[in-house]
Amino acid sequence: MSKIEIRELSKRFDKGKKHIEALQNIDLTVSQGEFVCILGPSGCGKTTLLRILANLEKPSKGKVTIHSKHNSQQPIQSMVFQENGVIPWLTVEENVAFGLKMRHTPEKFTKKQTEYYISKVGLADFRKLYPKELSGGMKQRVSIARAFANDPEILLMDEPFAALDEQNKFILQEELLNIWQETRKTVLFITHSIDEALLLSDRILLMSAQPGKIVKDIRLNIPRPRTIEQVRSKPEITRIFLEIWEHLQHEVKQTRLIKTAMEE
Ligand SMILES: Nc1ncnc2c1ncn2[C@@H]1O[C@H](COP(=O)(O)OP(=O)(O)OP(=O)(O)O)[C@@H](O)[C@H]1O
Repeated sequence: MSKIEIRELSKRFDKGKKHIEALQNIDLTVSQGEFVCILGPSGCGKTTLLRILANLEKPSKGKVTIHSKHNSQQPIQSMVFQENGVIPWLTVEENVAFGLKMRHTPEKFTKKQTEYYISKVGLADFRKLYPKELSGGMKQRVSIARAFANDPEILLMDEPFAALDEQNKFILQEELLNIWQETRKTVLFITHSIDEALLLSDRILLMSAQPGKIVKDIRLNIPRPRTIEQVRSKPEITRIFLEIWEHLQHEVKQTRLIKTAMEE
């Protein structure tokens, strides 16, 4: 069953006489429950694509459909950002409950859902703390707990672990996978890390340099649960790693050429 359908999507930003062709003719179908990672050089339009799916930006051309359940009371999407996704004046539990409260879900349900996801991300003892009292990793845990507690149709994650140290990153990746395996949400996840994409996803979409197009769609048939050791050592995974690495090298060079040409 398809959850997201994108047809001939293009996005152009106009700035006076100049314009930026951020996305060009994106065609994509994502199935219900798929975990999809998007990789591509800086500026290729990854965030723009997510923002269009989150309805924060309008396409210049084309159509985006998110198939939601009939008469669903669920929100369509929740977004997790790289940083600053938590509300500073709310405690951990108030942050996690925020989306549910905005939707006026019954108090009992809000409490149960909030408690459940707070403990899932290991923050049970920190529920009364404010963001300024939390580490970067803890703040990202709050964002993840809030996104899942909100029970959206799809989850949009924009480099959620990019600002974390390696140890924290591994722990949060594992926690995310645990929750995802339980909920089977459809996830679109932007990353710059090939390892992260190989560890998390069912499918990796590679984007070209600007204007952003999807140039490769790699389906991973690697059994789960996966470990970083497997990702780093299995020959079939190393082959995919190299394929992605070569593609990114090429596209990053293209990006540099475009930049130089624009500056001249
Ligand atoms: N609101 C906007 N107005 C004008 N240009 C924009 C706007 N948003 C994005 N852009 C431009 O669109 C292009 C794509 O940006 P986007 O942030 O989607 O790229 P990205 O692939 O997410 O980059 P990165 O990996 O560096 O986060 C960039 O050239 C950017 O400058």
